[in-house]
Amino acid sequence: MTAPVTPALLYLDNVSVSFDGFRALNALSLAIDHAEMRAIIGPNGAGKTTMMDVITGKTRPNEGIALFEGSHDLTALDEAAIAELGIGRKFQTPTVFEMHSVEDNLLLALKEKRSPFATLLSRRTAQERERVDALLERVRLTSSRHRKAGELSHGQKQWLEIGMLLAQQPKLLLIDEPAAGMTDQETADTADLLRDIARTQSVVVVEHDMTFVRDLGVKVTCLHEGSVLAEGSLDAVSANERVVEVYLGR
Ligand SMILES: Nc1ncnc2c1ncn2[C@@H]1O[C@H](COP(=O)(O)OP(=O)(O)OP(=O)(O)O)[C@@H](O)[C@H]1O
Repeated sequence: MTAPVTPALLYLDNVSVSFDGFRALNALSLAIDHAEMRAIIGPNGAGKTTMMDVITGKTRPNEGIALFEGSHDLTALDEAAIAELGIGRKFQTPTVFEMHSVEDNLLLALKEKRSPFATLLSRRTAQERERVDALLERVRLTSSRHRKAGELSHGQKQWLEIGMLLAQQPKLLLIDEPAAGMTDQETADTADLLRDIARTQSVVVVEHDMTFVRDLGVKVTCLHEGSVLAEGSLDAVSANERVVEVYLGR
């Protein structure tokens, strides 16, 4: 492999994506460290979703380098292979199994190669029970473990889905607008949860809610027209005239 060596967990360099001549990503470069959480902000159409699509193999870039762990060329792998490498994605709308209990949802998501049918019918191993207990604790749903997922609040469903993602033990989590539709308390709790996750795993979170981004207290990247417009602390990025012009000041 001729790829440059990088210590970053995720390394994007000069990535461009065109749709019928329109550049959704335009020479985008970005690096995420191990156990780093990064907030991605930017106006509608800035390329945030397209960037996530490139990282997960849903969209192939026309140009550029996308490396995971310094050696895996994400542009040459399909979505399943990228998920297997340890990149997990959570979309904005939660997709939990509403008719199943909270703990069964987590059990179904565990990485062990068992069919969902076998998982629900067969005895759980002690190890699986332990893992589900730990996940419930982590996503603050221990007291709701026997409730049907469909009965949870919107915020709790988001946490359950984050728990299902964690069950896959990803090295990098991509999370799209987790705070959308949440109460203020749920928003603050979600920031707490993501900070906790980022102690061991890397997290890239796309978000428009600036209160939430402030709560995260991490480095912020502002995208605009498919490239990085500004990067740094939220205070520094918020003070950037171009960021105010194209995004915050609207
Ligand atoms: N499959 C596609 N075909 C054509 N154009 C596309 C396609 N996907 C995205 N685009 C365009 O690329 C640009 C970037 O879109 P993208 O969804 O990545 O932005 P975004 O930053 O995620 O925006 P939002 O905050 O609204 O979700 C937009 O102008 C969009 O219309």
